[in-house]
Amino acid sequence: MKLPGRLERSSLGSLILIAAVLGCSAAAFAYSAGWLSPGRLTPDRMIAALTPPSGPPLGHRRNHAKGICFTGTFEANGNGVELSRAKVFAQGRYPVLGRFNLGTADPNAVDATVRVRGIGLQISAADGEEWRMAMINPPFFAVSTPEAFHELLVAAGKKEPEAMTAFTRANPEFGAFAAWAKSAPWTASYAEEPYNSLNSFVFTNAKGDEHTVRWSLVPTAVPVPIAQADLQKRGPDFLEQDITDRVRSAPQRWTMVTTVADPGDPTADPSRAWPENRRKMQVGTLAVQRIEAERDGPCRDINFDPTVLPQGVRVSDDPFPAARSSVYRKSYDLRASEAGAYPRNGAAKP
Ligand code: HEM
Repeated sequence: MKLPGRLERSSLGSLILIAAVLGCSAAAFAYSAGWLSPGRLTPDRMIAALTPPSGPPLGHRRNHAKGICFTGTFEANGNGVELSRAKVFAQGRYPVLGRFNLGTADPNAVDATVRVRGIGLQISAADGEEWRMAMINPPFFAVSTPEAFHELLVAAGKKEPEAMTAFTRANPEFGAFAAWAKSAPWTASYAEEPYNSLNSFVFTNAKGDEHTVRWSLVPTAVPVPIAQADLQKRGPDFLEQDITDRVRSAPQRWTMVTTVADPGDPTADPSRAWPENRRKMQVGTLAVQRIEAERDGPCRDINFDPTVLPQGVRVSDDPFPAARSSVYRKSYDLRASEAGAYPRNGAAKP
């Protein structure tokens, strides 16, 4: 079909413009993926650093590979509306999909050997809008930046002990985390752990007011300290057994508490806790109602990407969520493409 001359010329102009825009976008993607700068931290380099010497956990998450899926509800008490217009803060009950997990790349790890315990969570509003998050039990993160996390993984993977000494000298904030790991009491249950966002996000309410916040899930179950040596006497999967038994007898609950930063608080650095006296607000309760199959249940094909946020919540100046999002996506793509190595309905563990 032949176009009239004027339209043809303007179509050609549009095509050139579209090509230029696409070219710029491709260059921007290439830049953000690190292709144009070999020294840059990329999702591939982060995944390589997470990979144990024995090889990648094919078909599994590249970190927090061992876990157990659940469903439940988030019961909002309505208080959160003051801080954020996210629909799931309006008083009501919202469906939740979640996963308790261990901070390890080994899907067969012995539960008593893994210090960091976590939770992945998705809360859905009635119109399908989703809020995804992934939180852990330490009160602050191990390091200040995604780059330092990469260096930590590299140093921890080296045989020479000097590698960790040099890392700690260059990243002194790691000392506080090492002290937490050594001295914080262990518990025998996912239900007795707090889970903390650590990263900060910005809440916007209906009036447009903005607050930078972090949030935590505080367990209703009373934590019972137990020596790690005693946990080692239990089976390799005692955490899964325990949470399955508890949830079968009654829903397990956590209070969601938001903490608002004061001006000047370190919002971009999750290794620095904010002072205890910051404004806290209880916004609702997580109720875990049903343990679901891990291998072929609803958590298998979800990526608890912390940048999947509802309206009324956005990322802050904290650089972690964007970095995490790119690595989680890479991990998700890998495990989805390796499904054959972790067949659904397989009899073998896990
Ligand atoms: C740059 C820093 C980080 C990197 C590179 C990283 C990497 C990863 C990867 C690759 C996964 C598996 C994703 C998937 O396949 O779905 C994962 C899961 C997870 N991460 Fe991170 N992570 C980082 C920081 C954090 C922080 C700061 C927290 C908590 C505050 C956290 C908590 C979790 C949790 C709870 C999961 C398991 C979620 C699930 O069950 O699917 N991570 N992480």
